[in-house]
Amino acid sequence: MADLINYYSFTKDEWRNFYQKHQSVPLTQASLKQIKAFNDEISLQDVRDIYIPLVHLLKLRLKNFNHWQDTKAKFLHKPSRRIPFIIGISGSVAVGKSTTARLLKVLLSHFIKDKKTQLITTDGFLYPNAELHRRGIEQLKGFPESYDMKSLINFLNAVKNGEQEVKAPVYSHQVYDVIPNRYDIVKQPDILIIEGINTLQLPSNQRIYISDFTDFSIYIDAKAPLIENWYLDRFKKLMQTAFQDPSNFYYKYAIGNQEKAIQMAKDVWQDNDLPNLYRNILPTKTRADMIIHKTNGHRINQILLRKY
Ligand SMILES: Nc1ncnc2c1ncn2[C@@H]1O[C@H](COP(=O)(O)OP(=O)(O)OP(=O)(O)O)[C@@H](O)[C@H]1O
Ligand SMILES: CC(C)(CO)[C@@H](O)C(=O)NCCC(=O)O
Repeated sequence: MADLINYYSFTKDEWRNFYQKHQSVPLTQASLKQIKAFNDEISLQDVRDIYIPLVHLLKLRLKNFNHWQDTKAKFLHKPSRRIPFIIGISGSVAVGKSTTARLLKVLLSHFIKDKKTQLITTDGFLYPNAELHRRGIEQLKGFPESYDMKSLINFLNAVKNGEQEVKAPVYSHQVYDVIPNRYDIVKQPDILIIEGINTLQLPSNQRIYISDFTDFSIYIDAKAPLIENWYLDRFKKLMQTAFQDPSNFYYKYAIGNQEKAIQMAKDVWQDNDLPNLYRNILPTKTRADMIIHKTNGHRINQILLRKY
């Protein structure tokens, strides 16, 4: 594809051979357990073939990054300081960004033991539902205008500046809103993973981009009909877990007519998340350092890595 001319493309077999198994410390039972705890459907074959080589590539990139920060500090006669390395993960709603981000966090902690990794999602920087309503854009949740980009940029700037504690607001899928007065606290990590549909987007009203703060970016890609299936599967799972909790956003669907509920989810996908993918997310794919392409069952079948 012409728009991918600046990428190397690898099949899974090619990619896994870049980092031979015998070079790698095997995953411990504890790490495997951690992975299975948040998603027992993750393919461990993909973990071995794709993610472990990726983590080793990231380790090299991190070493290089830290070396360059030291060199720059010396040149500028400034004291050297630890600057967090930020990994951005982007892609459609329900493509698996948060699952990949959590997996990477476990693997980075396993393979780079002396470095602290934290993870946050840009969902927390959505305007609360009441504010979306006030702006008349509640139907556009997830679109660029639904995020408080200024706060997100300030957050990233504070993290990069090495502030001791930086607060990130928290969004809950179960409540379907930002939770007032709840924060994730980012405390001077060596590595911060930030996942969200907008990590590669150009904000319309800001001159600084999120990507100005990320040191490695990953776009997770798949064909839209597959992502729709994953979206609907997740909707069904969210309904199942909502059954006994009237405060859960999905409770009303869980206790009501199931076919109607699923039709409603299909409509949200068609009217909101799919147009958002085509209009605002997919066009950012070719800004990523790496594109991970998934097929049936979330299995990875292609890796693209930026050449220059
Ligand atoms: N590697 C994987 N193997 C198996 N299932 C997966 C994998 N990645 C994601 N899933 C499933 O796909 C669905 C969507 O994944 P996830 O919630 O991580 O997506 P997301 O991109 O973070 O979505 P959103 O943007 O809405 O937060 C979930 O049901 C998740 O369990
Ligand atoms: C929170 C976002 C925007 C992104 O993760 C998404 O999961 C979402 O809720 N989209 C709004 C439409 C929907 O309910 O799918």
